[in-house]
Amino acid sequence: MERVMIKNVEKTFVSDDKEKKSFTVFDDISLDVSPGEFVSLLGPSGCGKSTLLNIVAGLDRATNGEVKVGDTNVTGPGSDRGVVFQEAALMPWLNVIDNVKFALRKKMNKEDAHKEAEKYLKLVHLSKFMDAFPHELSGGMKQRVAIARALAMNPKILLMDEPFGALDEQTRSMLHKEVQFIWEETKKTILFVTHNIREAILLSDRIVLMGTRPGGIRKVYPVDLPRPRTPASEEFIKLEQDIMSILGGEIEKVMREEMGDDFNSQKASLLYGTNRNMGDHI
Ligand SMILES: Nc1ncnc2c1ncn2[C@@H]1O[C@H](COP(=O)(O)OP(=O)(O)OP(=O)(O)O)[C@@H](O)[C@H]1O
Repeated sequence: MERVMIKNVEKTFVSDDKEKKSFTVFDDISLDVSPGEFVSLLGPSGCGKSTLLNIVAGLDRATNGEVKVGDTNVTGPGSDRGVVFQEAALMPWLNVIDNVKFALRKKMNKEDAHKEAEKYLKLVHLSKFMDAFPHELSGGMKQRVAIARALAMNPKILLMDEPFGALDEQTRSMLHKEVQFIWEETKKTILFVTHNIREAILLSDRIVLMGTRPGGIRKVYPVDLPRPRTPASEEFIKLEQDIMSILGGEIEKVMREEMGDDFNSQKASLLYGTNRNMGDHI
């Protein structure tokens, strides 16, 4: 468990060509994530959720500001932070347990690596599939291997970038239960990127709603509902509607700019996709 401190962070991309055009994604983001807290970043496409997560992961550098994990400044990737992306990116020539062990090869001897890999594959309920190869697994199983691989490094922070974004609804729902179980078992601090309001409410202690143009944090919602949460409960629906009232406006802003006149004719279907997965088609 460790705290993440994001202070006055700006990210400006500068194009590689002669023109050197600059584009500021956000110019002043500050956010503290407490040890053991589960925080989701929610916002329209392009608002900079992944950019912020990558900066915390050390995969990208902030233009200004600072990020700390505990007392240590983030200057690059490190084993204190495990990252899970939308695609599991497993090595196809290695079986499940070897994929997890591969991450551990520099950290411990083979025997210990085997034990650790087994332990985490058990935690994600994949004990029976340790010898299977990636092509034999479903999308949900591959993501569980990716989660086990990240956890096996025993990071203090787990950073998850739309880890269930490419999965069908039933698998996603199963993995929501799994990730809650893992979070309760391991007490990791989790920063989680999602498009999906329902997913954010189901899982988070706090939801950070981001917007674009100008990019930044619009509002932070504490989620004080008891777990396990039920989307049918009155409080759940109320929070969902509150968030949607602001997020809907943010998405509309992005789409109006991107689509111009075409936007009005397609507004309803574009804004509200299935299962409140707002604006993920853009
Ligand atoms: N390497 C890069 N160079 C230039 N611009 C970039 C780069 N990476 C991201 N961007 C721009 O920064 C903005 C934020 O992108 P980012 O992927 O962080 O958004 P996001 O909120 O995660 O979006 P999505 O939900 O669609 O994944 C976008 O406008 C994107 O085009």
